[in-house]
Amino acid sequence: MTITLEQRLDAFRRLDEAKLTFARRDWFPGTSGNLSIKLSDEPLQFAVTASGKDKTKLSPEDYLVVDGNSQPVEPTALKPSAETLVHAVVYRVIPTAKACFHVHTVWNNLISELYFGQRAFSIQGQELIKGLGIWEENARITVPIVENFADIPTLASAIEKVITPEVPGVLIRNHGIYAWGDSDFAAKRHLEAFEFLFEYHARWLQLRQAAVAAP
Ligand SMILES: CSC[C@@H](O)[C@@H](O)C(=O)COP(=O)(O)O
Ligand SMILES: [Zn+2]
Repeated sequence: MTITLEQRLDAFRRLDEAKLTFARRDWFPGTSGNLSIKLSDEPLQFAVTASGKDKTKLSPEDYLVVDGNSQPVEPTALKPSAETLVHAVVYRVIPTAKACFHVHTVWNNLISELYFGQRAFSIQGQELIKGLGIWEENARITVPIVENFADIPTLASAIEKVITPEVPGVLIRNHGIYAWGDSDFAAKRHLEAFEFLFEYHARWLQLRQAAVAAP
């Protein structure tokens, strides 16, 4: 399938929007993070952030279009995100995913380390769980956590084994989160809901500890 220039520019514009929103929250420290929007399924093609860029800025060289093997679909000097393969795995395992966002935050790193022993973080009875598209009363969600393998194919394969359509995200230990959705709006909502839940839980543990320690 040929992606038109209009489709490509539209995806780049929407990536700009998501990127600036997350940048305002300081979710891209030290050039970390990567974002993608799917353009076609058969064959898989998606627009993805170029590697190593300052994601708090906009430039004409921020994005490129790649295929399911993380290869640029046309000649370019830009290098796709080092973690492009993770996006490809998300799109393959969750066919309804149309956008996939990755950020490093202190809260997602703390939760990923604290619960790595269980390889999952669970939380129940929080209103923001509805932000993940889960509406049942007193719902409990479980977010899988994988080891932070430096080898990206190994990391992608670990992610492939644990992600499910029920919970639109996965934590990487002491690294960050990947969240996706069936639109860029949904992927953003999911990412924000996850980050709220992580921060809430980490702060709750701190407060509870302080209350127990108080005379
Ligand atoms: C600069 S630390 C972060 C990187 O190692 C990586 O995890 C990351 O999120 C950004 O890599 P990138 O290749 O720019 O997409
Ligand atoms: Zn990363």
